[in-house]
Amino acid sequence: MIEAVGLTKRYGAKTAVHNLSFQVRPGAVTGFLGPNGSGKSTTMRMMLGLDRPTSGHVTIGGHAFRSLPNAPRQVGALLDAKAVHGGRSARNHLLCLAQLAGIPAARVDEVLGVVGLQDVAKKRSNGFSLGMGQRLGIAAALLGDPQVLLFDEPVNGLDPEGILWVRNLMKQLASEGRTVFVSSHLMSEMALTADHLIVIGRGQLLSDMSIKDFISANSADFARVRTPADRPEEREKLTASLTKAGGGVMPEPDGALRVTGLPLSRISDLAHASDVRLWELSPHQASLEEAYMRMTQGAVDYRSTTDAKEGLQLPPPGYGQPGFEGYGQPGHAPQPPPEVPQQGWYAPPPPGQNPYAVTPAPAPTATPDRTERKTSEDSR
Ligand SMILES: Nc1ncnc2c1ncn2[C@@H]1O[C@H](COP(=O)(O)OP(=O)(O)OP(=O)(O)O)[C@@H](O)[C@H]1O
Repeated sequence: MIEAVGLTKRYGAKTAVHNLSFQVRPGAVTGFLGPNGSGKSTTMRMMLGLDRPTSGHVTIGGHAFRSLPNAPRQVGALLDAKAVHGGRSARNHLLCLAQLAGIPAARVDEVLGVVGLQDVAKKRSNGFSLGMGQRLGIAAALLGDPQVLLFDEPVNGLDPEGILWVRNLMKQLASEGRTVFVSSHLMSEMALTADHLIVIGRGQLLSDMSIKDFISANSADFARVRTPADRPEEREKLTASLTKAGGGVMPEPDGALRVTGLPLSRISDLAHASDVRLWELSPHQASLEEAYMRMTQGAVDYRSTTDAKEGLQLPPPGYGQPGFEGYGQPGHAPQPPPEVPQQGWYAPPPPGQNPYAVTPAPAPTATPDRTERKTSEDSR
C-alpha cells in the first residue's frame, strides 16, 4: 500500500503539491488524474524518493522509499521512458539495472518476453520508437517482480494494440494482489483500466473514490425524450406533465427534451397518461471524460484560446447550486454560466460540491516553462 499524509512540495514560491493525503490499496488499479501541471509527476517523484517533500510524508508498505530494503524488488516505476542510455541495447540496459539490484540475468529475458521486445533485445535503444521505449520502461519496472508499481503515462506513444496490452497488463498485475498506481490523460483508457481514482487539481486532492462513484458524483444523468416532430402541442403537453410531476425539462437544439429528476418508467407512464406518443426515450449517462471535465474545470491552468465551448449547452441558472430544482421552471431563459475562477470554455459544474466553485484553490503560479526544474534536489 502507498500512503501519502499531508504531502506538500514547494519549489521556491511555487506550490506544486499541497497537503495531499490518500492511500493506494493493493489488488486494484488506481488511476491518478489531473490537468497538466497539477502535480502528478511531483507526487510520484516524492513517492520514489526522487524529490523530498517540503512537509508531510509518503510511505510504501509503511516505509519511506529511501529506507526500503532492496527497493527495486519492492517497487517498480516508469516515470520517464526516455531515461535510458541510448547507446546500450535494450537487454544490456535491463542487465545493468538487474545487476545493481541483485536480480538474476534470466529475469531480463523473461521481462523482454513479457513486453514483446525479445526480437529487438540486442538493438540500441536510441533507435527505438516511442512505443518501443515505453515497453522498455515497463520492462524495467517489472524487473524486480515488485508488489508496488507506479506508471506515469504508460500508454504514451503506444498503438492501439499496445494500449490494449498495457490495459490487460495493469489489470493482471492488480489481480495478482499488487498495488498499481497509474497516471494518464486518456480518459477513455482510464475508464477501462482503473478501479479507483485519485484526482488532483493545482496540487490539491479533488477526489478519491471508485470510478463508478466518481462518475455518478460528477455527472448529471438525464433522459432524452422525443415526441413526434409534427405535433408541437404534444411536446408542450408532455413538458407540462413532466414539470408538474417534479421533473426538470430543458429543450435540446434538435427538438428533443432533456429530462432530469424522473426515472424512465415514470416519464413513460406520464406520456401515456397524457396521451402523448414518444419517438425516443433514452437514458444518458456521463462518460468518465465528462465527469472529469466537470470536476476539474476550475483547476485547469492551460487552455486553448479557441472557443472549445462551441456545441456545449448552457446550463440553466442555478444548475449545480444547492437548492436547484431542475429544468423547465417558468421563465427559464438560458443565462450566462456561473463564475468559475478561470478563463476559457465552460462545462456545467457537478451536481455536488466542486471545491473550486466554493473556495478557489490557493493559486500556485502556473509556469508552462519548466526551465526552473534544474533547481534543488531534482535528481532526474
Ligand atoms: N523542479 C521543479 N522546479 C520548479 N517547478 C516545478 C518543478 N517540478 C515541477 N514544477 C512545477 O510544479 C507543477 C506541477 O508539475 P508536475 O510535473 O508535477 O505536474 P503534472 O501533473 O505531472 O503535469 P503533466 O500532466 O503536464 O505531466 C508545475 O507547475 C511545474 O511547473
